[in-house]
Amino acid sequence: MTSTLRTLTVPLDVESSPGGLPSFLVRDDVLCWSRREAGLVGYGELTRFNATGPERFLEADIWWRHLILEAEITDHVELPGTGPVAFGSFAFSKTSPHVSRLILPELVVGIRDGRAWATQLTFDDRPLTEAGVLASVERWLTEPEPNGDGSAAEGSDVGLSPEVVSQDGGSGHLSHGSLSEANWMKAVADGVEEIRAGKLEKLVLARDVVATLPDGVNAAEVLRQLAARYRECWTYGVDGLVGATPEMLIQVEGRTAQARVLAGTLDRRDAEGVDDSPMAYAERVLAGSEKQRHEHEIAIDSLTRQLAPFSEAMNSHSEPFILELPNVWHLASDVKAELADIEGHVPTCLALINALHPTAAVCGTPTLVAGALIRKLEHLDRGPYAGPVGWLDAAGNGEWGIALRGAVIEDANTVRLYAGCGIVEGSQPEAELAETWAKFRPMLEALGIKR
Ligand SMILES: C=C(O[C@H]1C=CC=C(C(=O)O)[C@@H]1O)C(=O)O
Repeated sequence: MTSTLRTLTVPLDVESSPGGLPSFLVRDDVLCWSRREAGLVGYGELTRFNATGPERFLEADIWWRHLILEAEITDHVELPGTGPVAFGSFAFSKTSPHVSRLILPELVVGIRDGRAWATQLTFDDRPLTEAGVLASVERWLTEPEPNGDGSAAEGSDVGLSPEVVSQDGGSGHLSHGSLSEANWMKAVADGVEEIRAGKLEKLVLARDVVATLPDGVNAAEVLRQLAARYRECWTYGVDGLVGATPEMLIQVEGRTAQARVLAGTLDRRDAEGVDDSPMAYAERVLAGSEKQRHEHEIAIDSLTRQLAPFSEAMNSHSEPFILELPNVWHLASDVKAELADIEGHVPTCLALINALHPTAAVCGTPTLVAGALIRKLEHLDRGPYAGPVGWLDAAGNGEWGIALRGAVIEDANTVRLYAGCGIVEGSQPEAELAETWAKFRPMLEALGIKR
């Protein structure tokens, strides 16, 4: 055993996995980052880094850079996500006791642009061979989990239809989390008062609900369902945190950084029974709403302002577009930046996250005032909800979403779901409460809970 990380990346036959990446989501303990048929799945845990507090991103950055500095990397594929990869999830709040983490798996399987690969990672001295990597893939896909029956792969259908999802309901039930619905609406009303008093422009208030599943939680199935239904989103799974986020905090590939900023939401169920076509309804009610556009402008301004010092050039849509998801429509803007050299280096993903988090889409504006008010009004430790979740590699590439539309699996039968809403001067507490239910829907459906 040495302390030097050694990795070997070899190509995999894509033809042998026609279901794309979701067909590798066969264990409840997988690490996952997936969109459409592409992404990364991690198996096992070689080591991890834990941190809390305001320096959690920069401490993780130092740990990762130190780990890969001496690493012996053999990479026969050379794409973003090949070589050593760590998956991570960070607490939303710098004051949260929730532990932020980077996890280095023992094996990573990746698919991108029609190419597939596997990377084996080790600290021991035994030679890494292509045959060994392929045998390791086989082992992780077929060996039962310590506490599971390992049967998830068998008969799994990553293309599950929505009907199958909802038919599964019945045994689970929901209870409120830190605040009752009435108390949460009171918190929203108090937030609106503070905005009207001129103390801040925008505030994002979240709440939690607790799902109890007597038959147990099947995390791999939840990930497969989310990946199959929320194809525009990034499905994530890191150490019990699962979800499918539509919001990209920062994606780095070489010198190019991209973000997808969302703010402004419309429940697609609201369009049922109206005369307009659904998209015409979304254009009129969402894109045509001054309140929603204002909320969106605040979010895009805060992101571009924070990213500017790291960029040589930046562009974003002049007008937001409507992002259509199975549950809601959002006002969305994509931002692209060419990263500048800072002290001779392209900034790392974690350095960018340190500057960007928390954005106005999950905290508010001004950030410090909104953060203090969130602590006062929510009565909730957000834990990893609304914090960065994603992966990074040794070359500086990475994808970090904002952990929205997700949940924390607290034990075999208990899952805590989180959802929040941007509050501005014109916000109505009842409408915001309804919006949280629309945002809980992806997870409720994936868990088979009807409401
Ligand atoms: C805070 C959440 O959503 C954010 C992202 C998109 C739209 C939002 C909104 O319209 O309020 C929120 O800012 C959440 O899903 O929990």
